[in-house]
Amino acid sequence: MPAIEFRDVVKRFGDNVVLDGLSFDVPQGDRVTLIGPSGSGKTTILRLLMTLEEADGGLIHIDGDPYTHEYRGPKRVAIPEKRRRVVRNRVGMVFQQFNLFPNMTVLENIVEAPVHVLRQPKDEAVARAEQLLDQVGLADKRDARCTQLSGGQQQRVAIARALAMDPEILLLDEVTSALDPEIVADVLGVLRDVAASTDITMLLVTHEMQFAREVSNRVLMFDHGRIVEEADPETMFTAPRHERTQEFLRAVLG
Ligand SMILES: Nc1ncnc2c1ncn2[C@@H]1O[C@H](COP(=O)(O)OP(=O)(O)OP(=O)(O)O)[C@@H](O)[C@H]1O
Repeated sequence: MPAIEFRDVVKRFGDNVVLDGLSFDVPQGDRVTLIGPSGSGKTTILRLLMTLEEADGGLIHIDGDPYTHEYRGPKRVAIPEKRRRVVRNRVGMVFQQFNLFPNMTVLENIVEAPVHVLRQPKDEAVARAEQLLDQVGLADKRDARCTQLSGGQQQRVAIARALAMDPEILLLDEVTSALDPEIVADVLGVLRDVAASTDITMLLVTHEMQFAREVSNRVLMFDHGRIVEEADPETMFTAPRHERTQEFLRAVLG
């Protein structure tokens, strides 16, 4: 059963049809990179998976469970919020702009959701947070305020925070785009470790083609909300077949 399943998903913003009946599957444990020109719908796909946006048509399934809607006969009906929330807790996301709680310490940021959403005992959540801080190389920043950290450190806290929820699916949206080039490598290194040491299903949007090549096993090239090409990273980045992909990669890779 796929970890993520999109079936004929439609998303519009006003007259702008961003996804026009998009279907694709991500098997459990896969690492899939979404590439494509600006505005092609990559972030919208991740936001639908975080229920930050609502699809106008079609179905999304997580591990076979209907996520936001299901069909009752021919009728597409919303599933109750309570049921949706259970599924949403399996999905974690790291954003380009970190989105940490600025007035909390690093530790408080990480334990917030496990304690308040998953109802984990506080001491258990703290022990796990400390382990994750060690993993992302920030054990000494435990009690710092997030505003005192560099962008790269904040992004590593955001990664630890997402992992603290033990997600089955991790969504990464341009996680290095807001960072200075010299600290991008630290963040990518942490994610490389996560990819190597867990079986979390990952869906990433990135312009870091080298990273995409190292971490993902499949690349989907989008244009106008449609998949124009799908290949393993080696093929996609060295011998793309579709003219639109060739043109896009020439522009991105130079
Ligand atoms: N909240 C919104 N309101 C209106 N239009 C939106 C909204 N979010 C996205 N869009 C539009 O949807 C389209 C797809 O945007 P999306 O951010 O998914 O593209 P993208 O492929 O991730 O682009 P980029 O690489 O620039 O991040 C764009 O035309 C964008 O302007």
